[in-house]
Parts: sequence; C-alpha cells; structure tokens
Amino acid sequence: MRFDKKIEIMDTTLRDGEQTSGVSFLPSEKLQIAKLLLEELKVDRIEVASARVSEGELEGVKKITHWAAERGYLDKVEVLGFVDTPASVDWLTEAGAKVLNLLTKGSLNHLTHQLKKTPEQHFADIQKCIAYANEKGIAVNVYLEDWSSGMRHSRDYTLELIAFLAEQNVERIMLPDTLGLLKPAEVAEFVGLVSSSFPKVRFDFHAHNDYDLSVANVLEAINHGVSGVHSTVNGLGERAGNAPLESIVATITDFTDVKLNVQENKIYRISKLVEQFSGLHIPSNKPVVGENVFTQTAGIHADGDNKKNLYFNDLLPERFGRTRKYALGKTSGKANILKNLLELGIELEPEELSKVTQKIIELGDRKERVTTEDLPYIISDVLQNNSIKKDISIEGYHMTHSKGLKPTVQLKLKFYDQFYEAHASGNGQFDSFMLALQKIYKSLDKKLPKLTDFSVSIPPGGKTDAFVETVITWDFGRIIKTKGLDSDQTVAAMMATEKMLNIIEQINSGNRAGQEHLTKA
Ligand SMILES: CC(=O)SCCNC(=O)CCNC(=O)[C@H](O)C(C)(C)COP(=O)(O)OP(=O)(O)OC[C@H]1O[C@@H](n2cnc3c(N)ncnc32)[C@H](O)[C@@H]1OP(=O)(O)O
Repeated sequence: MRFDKKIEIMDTTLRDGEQTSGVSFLPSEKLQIAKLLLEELKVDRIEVASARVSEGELEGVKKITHWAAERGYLDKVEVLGFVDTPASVDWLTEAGAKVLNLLTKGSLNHLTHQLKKTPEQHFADIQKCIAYANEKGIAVNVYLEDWSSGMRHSRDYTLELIAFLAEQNVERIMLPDTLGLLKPAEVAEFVGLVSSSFPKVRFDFHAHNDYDLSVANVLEAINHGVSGVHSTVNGLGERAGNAPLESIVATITDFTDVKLNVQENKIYRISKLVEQFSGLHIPSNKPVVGENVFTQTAGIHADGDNKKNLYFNDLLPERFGRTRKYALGKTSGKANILKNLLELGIELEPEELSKVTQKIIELGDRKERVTTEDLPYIISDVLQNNSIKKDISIEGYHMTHSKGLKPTVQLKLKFYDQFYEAHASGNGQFDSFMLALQKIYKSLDKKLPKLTDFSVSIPPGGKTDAFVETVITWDFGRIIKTKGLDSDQTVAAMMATEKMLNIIEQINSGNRAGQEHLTKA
C-alpha cells in the first residue's frame, strides 16, 4: 500500500540524539544545529530537549526559541516533557517553547512497573497535563513510550490509550519503538492497525536501530499510514541510535512516492557539523555520509565508469553535496589513476602511466594509503627514480629516538656488490644516518657532498598519515637536487640521499643520465 501524501520529518538529534552516551551539546552548538536543520535542510519539525534536565538545557532551549520566534518557527520547535503537572509545562513556559511532546506510557508493563499507576489514574494525569499545557498556550503531541511492546503484549491497554487520546486536544500521537525490537512485518501490522482504526489521528513513527532495522521500519510505517517519522543526524541516539536522517531521506525519496521538504544537498554539511559537535566519528562506510561511500576502489569499476558510468546507482553523490572519488591502492588499475589525474589536470605518457600505476600497487601492498593529493609527489618520485641507475642502495637501517639519549642509526649500505655497515649517533635521526654514511664513505676513500638545503612538504590537507616529500640540495662543486617520498620524514630524506649517491656515482663515471639531474648553480 502506498500513500501519495506528504510525510513530515521530525528530527530529534538535539533530544534523542543527545542521549547518545558521551554526547552533550553546548547551548550555542544546539542553536547552530537547529538553524541548519530548519533553515537549510528544511526538516519539518525539531525536538530540542527534554524538560527539567538542567540549567544548561534551559539556556539552550531559550536560545533556540528566541531565534525561532523571530523567524516564525516556534511551532516547529518541540520539547519532550513528562506527565508531571505542572513541572514540565512550567519548564517549557520559562524556556519560551510552544510545543510539548508529552511522554506517556504506551505499554502496561512500563505503566505498572515504572509509574506504579493504573490506566485510569494515568489517563486522568494525562488529561490534566494536556489541559494545563493548553491553558498556557502550548500545543501537545503525545509519545506512547514502549508502544511496540504494548502492541505485542498489552494491546488492549495500548489501543485504549490511543482511543482516549484521540478524544483529547492533541496534534499528533507518536508511536515509538522505544527498544528497537520490531521487525518490518510487525511495523506494517501494528501501524496498519492503529492508522485504520483511528483514521482521523495523525501518527508519527519513532524508530530505534537495535537490530539495524530502523530504516526498513520507517519505510514500512510510511507505507502503512503514518504522517510523520522521526530521525537523528548520523543516527545518533541511545544504545544503537535512532533512524539516521540521511538514510531515511535517501530511501523515502528513492523507494516511495512521498515528496519530502528536506534539501538533500545540505545533508553532508549538517552531518559533518554534528560529527564535530558530538565528537562521534562517522564510520567511513556509513551510507550517504561516510567518507568512503562514494569512492570506487576497483580498477574494473573505474573502467566501467569511464565507458558509460556502469557502476553508478541512484545514490549519486552530488545529490548530497558530495563527489565521487576513485581510490588509489593495490586494486587500482590505470583507469582509477586516470580519473585522479584528470581531476588534477595532469597528463602522462602511456609508459609513465604504467610506471606510476606499478608504484601505487607496490605502495598498496605495503598497506600505504595513497590519496589524490599524494599523486603529484608519486609521479615526480617515479619519474626521477626511473632515470637513475641503482649502483648504491640502502639495504638496512635501525634507528633509535628516545628521551634523554642521543638518536642513533645502524646502517647497511650496498656499494656495487659489496656490503658495508656503520653505526653513528648525532643530532637527530637524519644527522645520525649521514654520520654513519660518512663513516662508510670514508672507508671507501670517498667524499660526500655538502648538504645546502633541506625542505619538507606534505600534500595540502594537513593529514598526519600523508606522504612526506623531502627535497635536498647537494653541493659537490656542482649542484643537484634529489627528492624522497615516504610516509616517514627521515625515511624520505634517506631515499633522497640514496638517489644523490647514485646520481653522483653516475656523473663521476661519465653516465649522461646522471648529468640530467644537475642544476645550474
Ligand atoms: C523514550 C525516551 O527516550 S524518554 C527520554 C526522557 N528524557 C530523559 O530522561 C531526560 C534525562 N532525564 C533527566 O534529566 C531526569 O531523569 C529527570 C530530570 C527527567 C528526572 O530526574 P529525577 O527527578 O532525578 O528522577 P529519576 O531520573 O531518578 O527517575 C525518573 C522519575 O520519573 C518518573 N517517570 C518516568 N517516566 C515518566 C513519565 N512519562 N511521566 C512522569 N514521570 C515519569 C519515574 O517513575 C521516576 O519517578 P520516581 O522517582 O517517583 O519513581
């Protein structure tokens, strides 16, 4: 069954989302999130707090209601409150809020064991609370807490409560799967039953994700008659969280005929803001907002995309303010690398492209992570290496760096067919390495050039796991510059030094390839 009607999204990141263990938003952060949710993303309503929680919470709600009143959004800002007349309603009044989401007990189990009241007493308390809220100019929606268990185990009570509320001055009845225990088939049955039994009532469905079924359950609830669903950004919420806003927007848009007000292209921005304020990192494979979910890794996929976007589905990244990426690693073929080169505006000859591909595969085998930003460094490294003969190589090293002790390096060098080892300690690891190298060169009756400049750079973006490029300028009467590339700065410098040793060796033996690396002094 499908309903071609409008569905409201009520986002509760600021109330249920904040019930995530360890998450607490500052009042100013709550205001920023509220503004983004209502003004940019354009969700229909937001729930911003539970009543009575704390002074800080009161301050946060006041900030939001003050702003919402100026913008004409007060009826979209909701606060959860309890059946505790007059406390919660008075709290809302002080906070300037105009919509109470009243938490009633939707299962006999919760009513009997937590409130220790009879249904008659509870209904009378609810009636009193609604009347008091209305007297204060506050509209009321009603949560039936633990509604899902109620429908399973105390259905008569739960339906009686709905029938009672249908006669009260309430805007909506909200059906929470408080413990996240429903299967989609049960959502279909329970929502179908209440919406057909009470056709005039507007129902919201509130999913939890304990069995990872929140999104499927939201779709079932929509298909069986609710007029609103609840979400949180990044699926924040107690235990396994609530239905993630980003996923329900994508699935409702693609799998139902329902039209939402939400602006999909703002989803990523708010997801990152909530990630930052909550301190909870978004898993990289989280649908829609995870770092990797629009990244193709396999060479075959990039090839298919080059030919006819063969590996696209309806979840186009641009819908959510994102872009498709092609990862670089051991499963990259040339097609993946071409995609990245295109982005950077770099063109390579076919032979150069093969060499760069080979290098990226090698790095991938060593578990090194390569990004688009690393690519120019890798290209330059591969192309320089390519023209250098390797008569001299660093075969092994052991470096120490400890507090209170001088750094040391044990170095093993291959000079043509012979192996040499030396140990040295200096001012830093690279200095120790150079001193050890000097010892070996001295024993060979050879001199090292003077190091005249040393620069280190990383690709833009400031990642600590980025490749480091070290460029060293050497003076041996003539000037040469060599580069090294590695995720470790000292190793990058050692690689640049190894190149220098080979270039000088080639120049001294009259090899033209070596001459190419000379710089005019
Ligand atoms: C579905 C949900 O996620 S509901 C989320 C509800 N929100 C919150 O719980 C917000 C955070 N909670 C709090 O800050 C506090 O629990 C407060 C301020 C609400 C209450 O604090 P306290 O007065 O210290 O009570 P405490 O937390 O120990 O116990 C809860 C009390 O509320 C009662 N209660 C539980 N549900 C309800 C309800 N729907 N309406 C009224 N009272 C209720 C309990 O019976 C208990 O009362 P008792 O001590 O007389 O037995």
